[in-house]
Amino acid sequence: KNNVAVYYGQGDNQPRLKHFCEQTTSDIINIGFINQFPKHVGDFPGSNFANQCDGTFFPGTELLSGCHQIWQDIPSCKAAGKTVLLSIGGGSATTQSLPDDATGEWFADFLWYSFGPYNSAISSLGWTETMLGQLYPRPFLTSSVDGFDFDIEYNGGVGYAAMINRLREHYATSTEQTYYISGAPQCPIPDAQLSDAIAKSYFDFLWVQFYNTPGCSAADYVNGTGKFNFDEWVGVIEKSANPNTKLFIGLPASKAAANAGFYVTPDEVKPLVKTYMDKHPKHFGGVMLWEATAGDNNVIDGETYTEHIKDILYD
Ligand SMILES: CNC(=N)NC(=O)NC
Repeated sequence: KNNVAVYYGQGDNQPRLKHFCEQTTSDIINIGFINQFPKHVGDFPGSNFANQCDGTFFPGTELLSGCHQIWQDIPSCKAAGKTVLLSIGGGSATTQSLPDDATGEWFADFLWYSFGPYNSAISSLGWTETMLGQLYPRPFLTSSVDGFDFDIEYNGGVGYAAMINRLREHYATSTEQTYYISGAPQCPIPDAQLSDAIAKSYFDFLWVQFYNTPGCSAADYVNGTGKFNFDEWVGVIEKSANPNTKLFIGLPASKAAANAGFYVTPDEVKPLVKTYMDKHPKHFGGVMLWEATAGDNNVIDGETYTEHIKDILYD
């Protein structure tokens, strides 16, 4: 089954998440971002979901506490059969980095207890600063995500393999459901931020950003320039900790959603997607779009860009 993965959370004047839960076009929704990382064990991360929260933070932190529409809508997305992942990093988090593996493992614990399955013994729905060091907050209250996405775009790869391995330890304790790990490397190989984690920890999905970097992009394939390197990414996966990782073609969902020159139209991208879908049936996972609202607003011949991509995957 080929999937459409979309990022949600950073769209201009974006609608609430439910709008996308009600559409059949996307299968995986990455909610972005946890855009500030812990500086040491015990330090809280920070978040940003653009217009979706009410501007309140957990006291003494940069972690948003009033994302009412997100926690109300996640259950409807999951009920509609979508996989909902929480994305860490993002394009604007230029200061993001982890100092060491211990901080990565702390970050994994924090994400699991705060955004994973709700456990009232270890996290509090009404978290206050007096609970620091005792209980974890619940930014999406009792709603839980299906895993975590690593959109690590800056400052190298320290701590991410340890973080992902720690998340896998938490995932193994669940009898309720499967949890996932995904990543969004840039197209040059090796990816400066994620190559170490891809080699040493188990990813389920990798959506390569075949945009914003000249030489290996989808636009290069369309223009006959550079070297679109999906084949080489299959090679990276076959040598990785999970040779069965599903590989997605990441694309901008509108002209404005990427740096100039990297947007390709549905007609332009159709031959590319068909070629690689057929060439790598074992590894091809589908298409990732940056991002949901841009795709929704990019209507071509009466269909959104996201719908066009879904049609290409299924026709
Ligand atoms: C500028 N950074 C981005 N556009 N980032 C992404 O597209 N991440 C999936």
